[in-house]
Amino acid sequence: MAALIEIERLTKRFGAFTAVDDVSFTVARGEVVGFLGPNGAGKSTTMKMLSGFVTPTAGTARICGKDVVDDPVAAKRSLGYLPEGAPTYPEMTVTGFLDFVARIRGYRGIERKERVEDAIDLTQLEGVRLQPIETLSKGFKRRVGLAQALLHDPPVLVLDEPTDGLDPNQKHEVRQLIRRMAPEKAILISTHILEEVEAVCTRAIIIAGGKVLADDKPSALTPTDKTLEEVFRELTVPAQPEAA
Ligand SMILES: Nc1ncnc2c1ncn2[C@@H]1O[C@H](COP(=O)(O)OP(=O)(O)OP(=O)(O)O)[C@@H](O)[C@H]1O
Repeated sequence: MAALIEIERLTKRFGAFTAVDDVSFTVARGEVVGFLGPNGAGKSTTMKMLSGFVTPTAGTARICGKDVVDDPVAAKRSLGYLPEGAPTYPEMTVTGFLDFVARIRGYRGIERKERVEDAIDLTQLEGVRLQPIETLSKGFKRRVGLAQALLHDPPVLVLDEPTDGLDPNQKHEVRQLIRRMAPEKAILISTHILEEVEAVCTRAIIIAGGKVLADDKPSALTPTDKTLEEVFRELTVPAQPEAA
């Protein structure tokens, strides 16, 4: 099956510093790929390149076959992106913001209304729909971000720490939602929560220092005598120099 996300030798340098170093992987429809790595590993930078917010220094990224640099509008049409942090436009209400996003996505009339309502429904924002975004708790802001990513029902989702700031019940809901959507989409999620990988991901990519260190099914990454946390630490904690 053709991959919906194709990353080939993607590299990002900030001055002399290489944040993402020759990264290649693909994500096919039906896959939920967990993107794991310590702080500063290069996860968000890779996701920002996929979503067109950061220009690659070298290499290519394609969404549904469309190059994110050469054909950004077409690539973005097929992509829902949840950036790290909270949505912008803090003074807008939840409904106002989602309606604005729907308008930018080109929806008009009844379809625009339906898209907004579906997104509110999927992310359970009904109770706060008329509240300005800046007055929401961190978890609700996260869900507004998720709602704008899902609004146009894109085949590809790139979600930067989708459950960050959510309480255990909300985490559960978002994981259920990801699982429900998974068969129809290619989904890349970054997370620091290793049990999340075991709960929702069909594959895990471990990255550190901008380089991919492992890429496999969670079960294949964890031999029977080791947890994913132990494997993660072995791969990403630099070896300590031996005491003299
Ligand atoms: N605009 C920038 N200019 C300079 N350095 C940057 C810039 N953006 C990111 N970096 C650096 O690139 C590296 C990778 O950052 P990135 O945000 O991709 O990591 P991450 O894996 O998402 O980390 P975290 O888990 O903490 O979110 C970090 O060292 C970061 O400081």
